[in-house]
Amino acid sequence: MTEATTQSAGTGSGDVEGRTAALRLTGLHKQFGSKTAVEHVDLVVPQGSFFGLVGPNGAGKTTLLSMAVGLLRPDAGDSQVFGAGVWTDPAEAKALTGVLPDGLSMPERLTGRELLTFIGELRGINPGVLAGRVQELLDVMELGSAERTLVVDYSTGMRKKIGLATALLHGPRLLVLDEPFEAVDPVSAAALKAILNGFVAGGGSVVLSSHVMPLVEQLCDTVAIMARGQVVAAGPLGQVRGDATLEQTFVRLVGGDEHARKGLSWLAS
Ligand SMILES: Nc1ncnc2c1ncn2[C@@H]1O[C@H](COP(=O)(O)OP(=O)(O)OP(=O)(O)O)[C@@H](O)[C@H]1O
Repeated sequence: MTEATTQSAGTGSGDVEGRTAALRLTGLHKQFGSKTAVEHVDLVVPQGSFFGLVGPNGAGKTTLLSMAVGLLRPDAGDSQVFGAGVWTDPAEAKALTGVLPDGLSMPERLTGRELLTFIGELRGINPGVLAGRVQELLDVMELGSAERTLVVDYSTGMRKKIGLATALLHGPRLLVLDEPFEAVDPVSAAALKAILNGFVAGGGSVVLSSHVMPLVEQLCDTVAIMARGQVVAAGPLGQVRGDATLEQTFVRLVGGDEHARKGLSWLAS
């Protein structure tokens, strides 16, 4: 049962409380054999929102986001980016979207600059514009000092940063980021937060998944909690968490594991 359903943010027409939907998921469903990873999920991300998707391991977040951006074909349902169907109008939808997938695979025997230049050329960005953007992104992500390092030799955090840079390169209006802060050090995380806040302040929309509740509370104005393939709560942050913290609300809705709470008896003494 959804506590603060996405219906409250509006579904059906193109507008959400007077704002256009940046991302609209309708009945998205994915089955892996007998496992239902995502069960008929409806979700609306209003334009200009900073949207946090949280849920325990295996809740279906990556599967949902992969279907939302066209990386994984759903068994049923639809995803629209600013009204452009991800499956019916992929060129338009993908031009509007920047994606940081989970387990991003990229051409690895390139330096960061070569990788960004390559992706920019694939995107058809004018070479003069591209060179400037690549330099700015390398500077902002603090990857300039690793100028000679191949992506294959990057640390996990550096891979997140170069992945985010590739997502930003073409100037999307919607960013969909799967665990963007995982393994990123606090200094780099602060830089990433500033970039994302600036992106939203400039009219962009961000959807990110994370396990780190304080981070989601700090950054996001709208949240959805997923469990067992379903959205169990969604809406403005204050509405979803009420008087509690997001973490308390999360644990209450998702339910802890009784075995995990008991701990390991043999380790106690
Ligand atoms: N390709 C696949 N084949 C089979 N099962 C899959 C596949 N991808 C995901 N699953 C299953 O679907 C469920 C949802 O997985 P998913 O990766 O979407 O969860 P998640 O919320 O992103 O988890 P985490 O927070 O641990 O990354 C899990 O039970 C997972 O084992």
